[in-house]
Parts: sequence; structure tokens; C-alpha cells
Amino acid sequence: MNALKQALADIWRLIWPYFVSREPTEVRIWPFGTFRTQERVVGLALVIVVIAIEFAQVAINVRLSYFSRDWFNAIQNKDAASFWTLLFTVFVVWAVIYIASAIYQYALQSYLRIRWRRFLTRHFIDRWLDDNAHYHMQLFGQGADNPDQRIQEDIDSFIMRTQSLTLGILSSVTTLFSFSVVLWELSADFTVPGTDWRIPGFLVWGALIYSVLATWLTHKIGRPLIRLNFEQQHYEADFRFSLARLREYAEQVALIGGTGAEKERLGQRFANVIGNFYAIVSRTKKLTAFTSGYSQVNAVIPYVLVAPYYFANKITLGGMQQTAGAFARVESTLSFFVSAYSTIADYKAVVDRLNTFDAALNRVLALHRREPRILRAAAEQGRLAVEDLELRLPSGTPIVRVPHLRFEPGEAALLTGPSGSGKSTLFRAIAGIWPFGEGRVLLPEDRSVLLLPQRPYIPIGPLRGAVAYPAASDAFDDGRIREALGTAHLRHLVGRLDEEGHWAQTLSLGEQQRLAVARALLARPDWLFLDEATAALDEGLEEMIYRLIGEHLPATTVVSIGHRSTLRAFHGRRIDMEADETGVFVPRDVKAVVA
Ligand SMILES: Nc1ncnc2c1ncn2[C@@H]1O[C@H](COP(=O)(O)OP(=O)(O)OP(=O)(O)O)[C@@H](O)[C@H]1O
Repeated sequence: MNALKQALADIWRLIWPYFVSREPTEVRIWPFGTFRTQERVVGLALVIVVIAIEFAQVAINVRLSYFSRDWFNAIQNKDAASFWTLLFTVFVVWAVIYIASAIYQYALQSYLRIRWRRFLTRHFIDRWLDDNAHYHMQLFGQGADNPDQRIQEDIDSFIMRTQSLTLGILSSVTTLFSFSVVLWELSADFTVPGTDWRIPGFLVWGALIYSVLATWLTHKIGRPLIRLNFEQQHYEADFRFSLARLREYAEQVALIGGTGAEKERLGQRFANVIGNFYAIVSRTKKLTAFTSGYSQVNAVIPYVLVAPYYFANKITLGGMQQTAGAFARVESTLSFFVSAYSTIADYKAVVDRLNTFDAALNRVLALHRREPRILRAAAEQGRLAVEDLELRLPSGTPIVRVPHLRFEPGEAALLTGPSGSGKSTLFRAIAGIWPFGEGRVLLPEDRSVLLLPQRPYIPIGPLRGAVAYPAASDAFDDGRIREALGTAHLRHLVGRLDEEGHWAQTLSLGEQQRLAVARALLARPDWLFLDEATAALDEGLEEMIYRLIGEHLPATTVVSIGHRSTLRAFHGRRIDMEADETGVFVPRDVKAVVA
């Protein structure tokens, strides 16, 4: 019972955000025109109409069961006139209404599905990206695996299954209720075959016992499928992710001769898919043996149960037809759980995946809040300062200690130190994305800061967008983009602004770094942090790029991380990371400055 309560709570947690959303929206209702309203109003209205149609369809089915009784009586009595009249005045009319309602129901359901998906996808993407949760999920080791699958696939399948299951349950309940009444009345005079025992609603009880038994057995047999389906999705996503990663690093893998190792790795991942698939097949075989046997028996069972009354002349052929039909309806709705078992198993897996993703996002947020914060405040006189800062690894080990470090606007500083001494981590803390540690980072007020890492992120798409990133691709006119590319020694790319490409794969690392420099030239930040951002260039080119940055961005304060001694010429100040007696690195000014 607790498990059911928990499952319903999990489902509800995913459902409610859409139906309380106050997001403004517009809807066009033909022929009335366009209305401005809130998203939740549209969502609720669609749900109400779709459910109303479902109820109407059940009512039509009840009406048709009476048609069936009268029609079969007409057949038994060889009453041709009634036969044809009933067909055209009752059946055709209701059948046409039924078909029209089914079409509308499908259309409205699809409309609800895409609107809901748009909302939920945005909701998850926002939460995943806000406060850099996507990055912190990795740092904290709280990452729910394959967030891409959860956002792209699971949201849609959650919505689709929620719709179909809700409608299925509602239609089952109403069908059950209305046909139980019909069946109760029809079997009011029935006695237990071979006896005089009169049990009120005898056939309703029969259908109930029969279906509960079948449902219970199906539950017993099908239960392991829930876990197996969950695992399958997980293994498939892992396999897909490995393939995507290989595509991303194709060149590196080819160069290092890693194809054999990759085959091995992919083979292992795929072996998980196969192994679990066999387990699903084996379990589904058992379930199918039961459910298919059950559905075969279902075709005849209602007639078998009603036949004694027909042969005893207690009911007419029409009565038998209607009673058997009603029994079948009651039984089939009661056993809705039976046929929907694998859907429910899949549904549970999808709900679990979305909820674990949601929970991981919440945990990251909570951890983020609980961590001793690195406070960020405004510094005076446009300077940037770090005070009493201690940076730690996610494990809690301290790596960098900064009692006091100040950068004045206009100065050019170079941060050097051994590999692994925490230079990049210090930059991350200044950029505000490193959450482990405590202290204060004072930032120049109303000043823009840009940080260029060693390997820049280059989005897939037209080159124009890749250069303008993170600004919109139309944020700069083509003339400026071309000029920036030319200045950054990428003249060969100026004619390719409209070209779509996977630039991170086609451009060399040095070209990617110069593309990032072009970004800086366009963005004209007040402060520019270069974290080995030109390390892939030869010394001559690196020198030239530094000179050009100085010429084109004279008002920009540059702070660099770099290992090459040639860089010292471009920085008036040098800070070196030195290990103290505890092994923690501390940045110290190096007095011997090369001008
Ligand atoms: N996400 C992380 N999880 C755990 N440890 C990390 C993480 N990021 C960095 N570290 C560790 O923190 C230490 C400092 O790393 P950092 O990249 O800041 O060094 P660095 O001085 O910039 O090195 P390099 O000169 O080689 O670029 C390293 O030991 C590194 O392994």
C-alpha cells in the first residue's frame, strides 16, 4: 500500500507543475478567434474536454448494448423490418457520433501532449542549467545518468503514458460502473446453475472474482518486468552515450589506436543490453502465456456462463447477447490492469527516471546551499580581489589558499605554477562556478568579465553563431565578425560564416583557441581571463595574438594562466603558485618582473 502511495506521489509531483502554471499564452479557437489566457487554463480545459468525450463514448457503448439486445431479438424473431430500422436509426447514428468524437479526442489529446511537453521540457532544461546545476551535478557526483535521454525521450513518453493510462482507468471505471448496473439487472433472476440459489447480481460477482484472480496472477508474474524495463532503458542510454562519445572523440581514438579498446568497451555495454533483453523476453514469455490464454478464454467465458439460462429459456438470444456483452465489458475493465501491465511497468520506469533526475537536481541545489559559500561582492574602484579564500576538492581536501590577492584595472598579470596546483580552480572560483571552499571574491562592479579556457566550447551550427557565442548569432554584424576573425589570424574562415558545421571537430585546437580570441575581440570585456587559452599556438603566433589583444582591447585588464616563459613579456606582474608546508598552494607575487 505504501509503495502505491509513493508511486502516486511520484507521478503527482511530475504532473502538477503544468496544471498550476500561470505562464501567459494564446489560444485560437475556431470560429471564435484568439484568446489570451494562462497555460494551466488551456491544460485543464483540454483535460476536461478529453475526459468528457471519454465518458460520452462509454454512454454510447451502453446505448449500443441495448441496440445489440433488440437487434439479436429481431434476428431470433426473423423480424427484418426491425432489423433494418434498428441498424439505420440507432446503430449508424451512434456509430457516426462515436467516430467523430474519437477523431476530436485524438486531436485534442495530441494538442495537450505537445503543449505539456513544451512546458515540462523547458521546466527541466531551466532547472538543469540554472545556477550551473548541469556542471555541479558532475562535480558533486550527483549526476543522474543520461540527462539527455530524460529530457528528450522520457518527458514525452511520461506525458503520453499519463494520458493513455488516465483515460484507460477513467473509461474502465465508468464502463465498469455502467455495465455492472446493466449486468446486475440482467442477472437479477438468475440462480446458480443446477440449483435454486438466487444470488443478487450473480454475474457481477462472477466477473469480479474472475478478474481479480487474473489480475493478481498477472501482478505476480509480471512484477519483475518493472525493474527489467527500467534497467533496459538505462543500458540502452549508456550504450548510446558511448557511441556518441566515440563520435565526438573519433580522431583522438584513431590517433591513439584505441579502436580495439573501444570495440571492447562498446561490446561490454551492448552485452548489458542483450543480457537484460533476454531476461525481459524470458519474463514476458511467462506473462504472455498467461495473458494470451486468458484472452482466449475470455472470448467464450461470458457465453458459457450465460448459456444455461438461454437453454433454460430464461432469456432471449438478444438478452443472451447483451448479457454476455455486458459481462465481457465488466470483466475486461476489471482486468484493465492485466492488459495494461507492461504499460504500467514501462510507465513506472519512466516516472522513476524523471523523479531521480528531479531529485538529483534538488540534491545539487541543497548541497550547493549547504556548502560554505564563497561569497561574491562588489569591489571598490573597479579592482578585483580575493580575500581569505580556501579552495577545496569535492572530497574536502584543501588545494589553494589565498589570504589576499588583488588585481588592479589596467594591469596585466600572469599566474604560473606547477601542473595541478589549482590555477584553473582559482579561475573557476573567480568565475563563480567552483562551489567547494570558503572566502570572498570581490568583483569590479558593472564590469564585464570573460574567461577563455584552454579548450573552448564551440556550438554546432553556422560559424557566425560559433564566433558570437554566448551572444546570439545576430548580435554582431558580419563586418565585425569578419574583422575579429581576421585579427585572430583566421582569415581563411571569413567567407564561411553561413556554413553549418561541427566546428569543434574540424578546426584544429589552435584554430579553436583563436576563434575564442575572436569572441573576446567582439565581446570587448573589461576583464579577460585566459586559462592557457593560447597554449596550442606556436610561440610566435601566441606572441602576436597577445600583442593584438593589447592593441584591440586597450581598456581590458588581462589575467593569464600560462607555462611559457615568453608570456612574461606581455604581463607586468607575475604570480606564482607555491606550495606551503601543508602542501596547499598559495599564490605569491614574483618580484623579478620582466617588463
Ligand atoms: N572536478 C574535479 N574533481 C576532483 N578533482 C578535481 C576536479 N577539478 C580539478 N580537480 C583537481 O584539482 C587540482 C587542481 O586542478 P587545476 O586544474 O586547478 O590545476 P592547474 O594548476 O590548472 O593544472 P594545469 O596546469 O595542469 O592545468 C588537481 O589535482 C585536479 O585533479
